[in-house]
Amino acid sequence: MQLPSQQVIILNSARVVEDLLNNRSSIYGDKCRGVMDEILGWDWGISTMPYGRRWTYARKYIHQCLNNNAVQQYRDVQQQRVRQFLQRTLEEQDGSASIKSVNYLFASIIIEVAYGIRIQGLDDPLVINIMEALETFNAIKVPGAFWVDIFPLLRYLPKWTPGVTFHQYGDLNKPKVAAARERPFKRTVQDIDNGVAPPSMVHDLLHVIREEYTDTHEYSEQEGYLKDAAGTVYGAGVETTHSTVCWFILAMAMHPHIQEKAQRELERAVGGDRLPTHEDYDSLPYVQAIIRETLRWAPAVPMGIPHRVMIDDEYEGYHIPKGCMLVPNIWDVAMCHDPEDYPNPDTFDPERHLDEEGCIDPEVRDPHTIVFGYGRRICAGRYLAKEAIFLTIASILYVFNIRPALDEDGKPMELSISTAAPRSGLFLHPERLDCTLTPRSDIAVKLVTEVYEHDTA
Ligand code: HEM
Repeated sequence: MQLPSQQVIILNSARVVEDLLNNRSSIYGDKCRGVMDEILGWDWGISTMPYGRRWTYARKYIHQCLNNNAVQQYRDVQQQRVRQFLQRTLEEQDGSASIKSVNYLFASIIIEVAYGIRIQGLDDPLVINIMEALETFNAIKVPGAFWVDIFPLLRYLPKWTPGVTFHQYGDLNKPKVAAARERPFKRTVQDIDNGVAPPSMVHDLLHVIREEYTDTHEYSEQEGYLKDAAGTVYGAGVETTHSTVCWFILAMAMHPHIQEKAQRELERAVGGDRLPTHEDYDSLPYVQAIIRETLRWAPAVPMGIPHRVMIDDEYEGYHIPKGCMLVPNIWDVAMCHDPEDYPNPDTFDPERHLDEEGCIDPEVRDPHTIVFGYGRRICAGRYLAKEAIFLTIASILYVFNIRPALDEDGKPMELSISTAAPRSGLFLHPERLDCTLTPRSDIAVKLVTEVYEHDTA
């Protein structure tokens, strides 16, 4: 596509995405920043940050805390917050599956991992601020939402020009975007200085930065990179994980036989006297297949986050000019719904990821290699996402039966991705979940209550 400001290439095959964004990552690792990003002050968001020094440090800081091994230090946090979520769900009067409660679960895990802050609900002012800021990020990423991103010269129109709303939108929201980076960081620094901060990304890395850079001209720069890192972890981590678990709940309500099969696997692997833990992962291939299928069926970031090529390139006879934007079409027939890789792609079918012995089939394209992005810009939080999503899904399946809610006539509601009213924007996010979560047994209720009381004692 030739936009006035930009040439755009939509990448419509996993092979091409792999050839360009993975295999030529050194020249395709740049990002595009729109005019609205600048107007709102989103320069600190790593996922759209141009390739360079600021991105390199911020990414390094995330990697130090959330790489495959380091992320395990946050297993206790995940376990406690998942148990709280189970207890909250047991207490729901009508058993309805609440999108807000799933959102609260991932907000509480990720803000604790990033800052060591324990929130008391989604109405915590810090969370409200971050959510409002993120809302602007999602809003400006809806294609065509702001003409100024398509015709950048419009930004020079005076604020009083009739019909020009982007300036007002920027003036209203820019302070929220800045505060989302500053406020939680400031609170953690205060806690560190008062000696009451628990371990977290900011706690651990600020210690390192203070040791290495105090009294040098680089100190405030390095502290800034850490602010970028922690702020982006929250921003990029909550919506994505939360959406994935909501899509999982919907899929289970639509397919009770899949759910029952997973529950039988959990009973065999975990037994009847404890809740699932991270250590059960390897003994639960069917649950793993459900997670792969959820990521594929309803990928949380359906059009990825566009990359930008840093120099002129040639590919299979095509000229790709420097500065061109490349959009990976993750959702479409191109990748997650490609009938060659995934026959009947619209059907939710975990079996497609398994071989005849019921083990994960290495011949089937693993959706993790598609939905978390590519090359140098691959999702920096994927290990935490994988751990937290697994623990949540295994625990929900172990404790609850997931069913469609009943309509006014007492009949189970017809469910599909479209009944969940997905919102457009950067994230594929359900607006409603007409499902119920009811305890599977008295023993399951007792287990949740016991561990919850133990954790809160
Ligand atoms: C189901 C869960 C998730 C999905 C599907 C997902 C997907 C993505 C995608 C598609 C990108 C863009 C990659 C690219 O440009 O090629 C991305 C970037 C990113 N994600 Fe995730 N993500 C998830 C969870 C998380 C979590 C839990 C965190 C933090 C703890 C996180 C942190 C980030 C960061 C920091 C980036 C920017 C990386 C960079 O540009 O260098 N994500 N993610």
